[in-house]
Amino acid sequence: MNEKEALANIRQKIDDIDLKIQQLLNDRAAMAQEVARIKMDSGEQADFYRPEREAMVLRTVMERNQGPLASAEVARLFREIMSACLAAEKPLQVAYLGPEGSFTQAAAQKQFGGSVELHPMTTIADVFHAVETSHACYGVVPVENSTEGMVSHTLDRFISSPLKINGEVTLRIHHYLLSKEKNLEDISKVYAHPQAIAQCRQWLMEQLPQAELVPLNSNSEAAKRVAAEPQNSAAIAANRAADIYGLSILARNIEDEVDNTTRFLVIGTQNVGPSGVDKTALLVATKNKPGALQTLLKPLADNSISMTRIESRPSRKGIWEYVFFIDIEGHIHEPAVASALSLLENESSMFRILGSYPKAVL
Ligand SMILES: O=C(O)C(=O)C[C@]1(C(=O)O)C=C[C@@H](O)C=C1
Repeated sequence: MNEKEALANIRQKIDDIDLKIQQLLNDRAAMAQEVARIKMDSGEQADFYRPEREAMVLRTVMERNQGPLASAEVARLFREIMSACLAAEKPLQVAYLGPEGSFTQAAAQKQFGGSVELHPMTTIADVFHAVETSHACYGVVPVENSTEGMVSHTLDRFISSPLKINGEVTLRIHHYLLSKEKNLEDISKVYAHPQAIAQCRQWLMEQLPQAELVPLNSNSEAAKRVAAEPQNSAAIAANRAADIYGLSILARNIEDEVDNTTRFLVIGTQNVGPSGVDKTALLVATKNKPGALQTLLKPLADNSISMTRIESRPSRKGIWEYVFFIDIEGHIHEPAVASALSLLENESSMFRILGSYPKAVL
């Protein structure tokens, strides 16, 4: 067989496989529509999006993968298949902290795939508002960065919002210096979100010690500003922003930490079921007496429940001076978690479960 015949032969096999994949994808979508019918018949509010089920499917896909495709690649494909199947059940609107090109948009795409309608919002409060008023089914907001710590706007908004946490997304963050200029020496001003400036501080000090650092609401706004200015300015932003705003990349990966990760939350109105590997977020206030926090946390240790984070914030309500955001491992439906939380509730002056949700898979 010559090369031409060998290629034609294999391509015929690929065509046959594609035909089967396509038939199977449509069979799968028809099953998802069947699931949707059952959900609608169950009355109440039908939750079409099931983050716990999606997490289980993705984990299974990765565990059983034998290659040659990498597990992360196969999971990404299944992420898109489920996104398309969900859209065949019901198109979803997801609000995110914009503008277009923001890291939060990338996080929303990572979590929901390409078949949802994404709506950029100007502020974190606007994202909450869009979901609270049912203009969006879900929202995506940043909550913590591995170098800069908590995003306090997001935590504070939970104090007054009835919304729950329905999922988490983690994203490796790389910062780029974007400009119309071709040389670093020509940069006298750098625009960026304050967190991005903080994450690149060392690099900026070494490479652009003379440049004025100008904080803006978002890195995308910074890129937009640079695109509108005639010369000498640069923006710290994601590489996507270079295409969106027609800028060139002056420097790559300028973040000081090699493992710069941002964690985002999916906010919604749903009570998410257990996926097997879950987290639970709590909002509590302690009684005003000595050792109160220690007493409050004791049931967690007694039940061998890991606390992955605790943050205190001023309550702004006057009744409690401080509230605590506590993340633990496990789901409220797990008996050990349920019994620890009921003891913890007895010890607190305010107690709210912000949500149990699957740990990020991708
Ligand atoms: O299992 C479900 O509940 C479905 O709706 C099906 C499906 C899927 O495609 O596998 C689609 C959307 C949900 O978010 C979870 C899973």
